[in-house]
Amino acid sequence: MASDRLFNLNVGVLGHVDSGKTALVAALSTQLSTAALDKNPQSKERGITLDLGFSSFITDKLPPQLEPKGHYTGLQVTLVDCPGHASLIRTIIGGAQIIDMMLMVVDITKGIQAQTAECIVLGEIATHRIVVILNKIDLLPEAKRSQLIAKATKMIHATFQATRFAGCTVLPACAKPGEGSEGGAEVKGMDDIIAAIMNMAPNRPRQPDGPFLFAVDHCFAIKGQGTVLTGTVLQGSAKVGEMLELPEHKVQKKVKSMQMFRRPVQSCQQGDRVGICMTKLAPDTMERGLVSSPGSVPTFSGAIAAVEKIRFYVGELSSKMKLHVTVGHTTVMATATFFGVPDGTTTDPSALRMGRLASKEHVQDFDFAQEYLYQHYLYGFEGRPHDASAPKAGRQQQQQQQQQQQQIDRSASVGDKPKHYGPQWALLEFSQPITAPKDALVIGSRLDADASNKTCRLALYGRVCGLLDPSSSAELARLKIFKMKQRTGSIKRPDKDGHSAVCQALFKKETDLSIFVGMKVVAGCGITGTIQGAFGKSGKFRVAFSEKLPGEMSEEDKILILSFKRFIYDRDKHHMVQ
Ligand SMILES: Nc1nc2c(ncn2[C@@H]2O[C@H](COP(=O)(O)OP(=O)(O)OP(=O)(O)O)[C@@H](O)[C@H]2O)c(=O)[nH]1
Ligand SMILES: [Mg+2]
Repeated sequence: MASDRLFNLNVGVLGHVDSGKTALVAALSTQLSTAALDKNPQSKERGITLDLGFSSFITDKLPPQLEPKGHYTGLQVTLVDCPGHASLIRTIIGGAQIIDMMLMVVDITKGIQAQTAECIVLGEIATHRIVVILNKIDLLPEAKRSQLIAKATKMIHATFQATRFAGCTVLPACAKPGEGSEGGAEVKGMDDIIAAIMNMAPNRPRQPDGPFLFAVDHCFAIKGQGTVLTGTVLQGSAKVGEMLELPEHKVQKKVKSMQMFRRPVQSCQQGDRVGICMTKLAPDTMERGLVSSPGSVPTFSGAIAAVEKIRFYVGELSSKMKLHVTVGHTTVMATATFFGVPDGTTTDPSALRMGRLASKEHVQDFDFAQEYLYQHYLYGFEGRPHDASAPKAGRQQQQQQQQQQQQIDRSASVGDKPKHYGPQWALLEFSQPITAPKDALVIGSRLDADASNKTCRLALYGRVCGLLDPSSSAELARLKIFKMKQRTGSIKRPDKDGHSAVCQALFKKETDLSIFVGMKVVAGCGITGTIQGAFGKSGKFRVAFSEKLPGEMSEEDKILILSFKRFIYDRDKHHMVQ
């Protein structure tokens, strides 16, 4: 391992618009990239950050947890300055996917604002390392400053209690004294912030295994050299002279040279920020995108993702809903169909931990052999209500269902513990093909929602765990997703021995009854029977009952309930309920 290398740490700087993110990045950085600190003319004109800005500072002090391994000679902190403006959420989501940790900037005079909530959600998905910066303390009256800082800190801890970041570090700061500053204001808090970043650095050297995956955030030409792609290595490693692929463009290019920290290097690995120079590549080929080991990043128009509803999202997420789905730096429209495990809930407490699906180890490859229950909705932590698609059961089944639900409620939500649900998935049908790793993180949002209203627009997140082509019915038929169907008929004429009967009103005369032979029916009097086959051509059929029918039967006793699974992507396939 080259010992002259710096450990690169990507620190996202997120927060509500105007909370002071760029000012903080300026106060911390020593090295600025081309687009840093709102250099973009439009940013200057509008006075807001429009795109991700990259800058960095280097310390020769290594965080103690990285010390003895001799891998690194210092730490480079790359600050990813994200926009705050609500309309730029796609860029913020893209930025959130390349960070190791996060500085959440809050304007202490304003407290938690709408985009702060969305940034908390992104933080929960992207990382478990966060420091909250209470900025603009210079605007507080000096006499009450420490008391107001203590109050604001308490409020932050109370808000974060329900999130993955309960008990996180909260630091006061003044990134850029401005008009309205109270007495002798100067930049404050930077050393504490750097110390907090140091002791939150991951405690292990980077893992260079797996196919190479590089998230490009800028692309520019250098005369006489070639085209340079700067970005973050998300996975694996690469070296000079190697052939790499631009999967969105299906082209392969050789790595001519590499630079890190403005110095030539021969290789790079997961976590590094690096500039990769390729020849014969037009600089306008891409602004944002991926570079990978050849053939390792697929293009697909449909995917199965293990998903979770985002707890701050208010409102229903119903199947067939169209969502903006962000994968890496790409956001496209997708239609979502939700489904889950048939028995509905789990008492596994880890199901409660927000953000668990963000780590790959919690997401297994999708099992196409399993049967799954269609869901009208994606359920959140409020627990799984009776799924509207589960048809009204007969009296006996209703009792069974109630007992089962009570048992679930008893086990799953004792006291104020929220009920939790079993794993859930979404079939995502993209409006246009996307190119992304087959285990990519996905974030679904309702970006059509009015950006100015105060609700969180991030609706769900999760990880891709299976690919399929939704335009092919054969591919869709691999998905064993069923709806519980129920039909109600009646006993028309019991046979003399009372063990079988001619029955009616369950099927239309043109129904192919052979699919239903052998299926179970339950009579209103509680006796079960098995469908034997058609009786005549008018839709009547014969049933053999497990025991003798009572001599006298009320109309209710004669009711027949047939429950079965109808597989939504395999129209002519039905299954009897076990
Ligand atoms: N008084 C005071 N003003 C500050 C401080 N930090 C930033 N500002 C001012 O707040 C305004 C917004 O600062 P920015 O750094 O652009 O805020 P931002 O969060 O990057 O804004 P967006 O990127 O557009 O979301 C500017 O006028 C800054 O000068 C501070 O610590 N004290
Ligand atoms: Mg900014």
